Amino acid sequence: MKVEDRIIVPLDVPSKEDAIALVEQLPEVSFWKVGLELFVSTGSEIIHTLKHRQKRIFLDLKFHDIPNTVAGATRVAAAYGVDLITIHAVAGRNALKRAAEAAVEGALTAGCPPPKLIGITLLTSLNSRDLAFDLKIPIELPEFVLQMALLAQESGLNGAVCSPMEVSQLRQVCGDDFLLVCPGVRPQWSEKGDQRRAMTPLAALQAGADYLVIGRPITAADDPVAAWNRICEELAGTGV
Ligand SMILES: O=C(O)c1cc(=O)[nH]c(=O)n1[C@@H]1O[C@H](COP(=O)(O)O)[C@@H](O)[C@H]1O
Repeated sequence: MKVEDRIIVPLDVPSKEDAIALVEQLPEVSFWKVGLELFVSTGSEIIHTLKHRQKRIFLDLKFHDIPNTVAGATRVAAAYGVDLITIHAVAGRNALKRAAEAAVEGALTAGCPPPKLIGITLLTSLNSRDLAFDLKIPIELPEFVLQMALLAQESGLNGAVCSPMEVSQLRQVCGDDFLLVCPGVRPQWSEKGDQRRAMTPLAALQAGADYLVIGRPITAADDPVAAWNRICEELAGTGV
């Protein structure tokens, strides 16, 4: 796969019109993420629009609820024929298992390939201080992320979302077939914003990420096309 096809750009915009404008501005982006803001605004309409344009879709609704509710939502989401769906690993083993089964059922009923279900380990906007002092979780951050990834893997999920800082450890422990998706990716020339565990695109891919999620460095740039090209050029010829 070309390195550009491993970059997922989030459509973190409030309307379908804004989303389509971005998709048309960046025709070389093949993989788009639909998250909470856009989905709350447009519902499934945006999914159909992106599919019609032959784009791959990461439906990032970060399910976190009791097993029955999570399974129901995952079944419906899988029937859209999207490529990736997120669920919080802290929803627990039963919720993850039920979601994994529901993803297959939903896709089967709709006659589309099942999505890859990936578990959120620890949001990349949190750091070890947040984990210890606010969430009161008494283990080291890399260990917590690893445990959440293992819980996702044991429960039948296809992969995990982690920051680039944990990706090499997860790759080593979870193996090559476990999909690792990294947000919290920042080129050296961009603002970190609310991301707390960020690394550059090249460092994240070298550490073993399958996919990178890169939003504001591209979408909030004065010239999004130039920012996208700059990221691709920085990766070209590096062997990742
Ligand atoms: O699931 C995600 O995609 C996600 C998980 C996470 O831990 N951190 C995180 O930033 N994200 C998403 O990745 C995107 C990052 O966007 P930027 O910070 O603008 O690059 C946003 O759409 C977030 O919702």
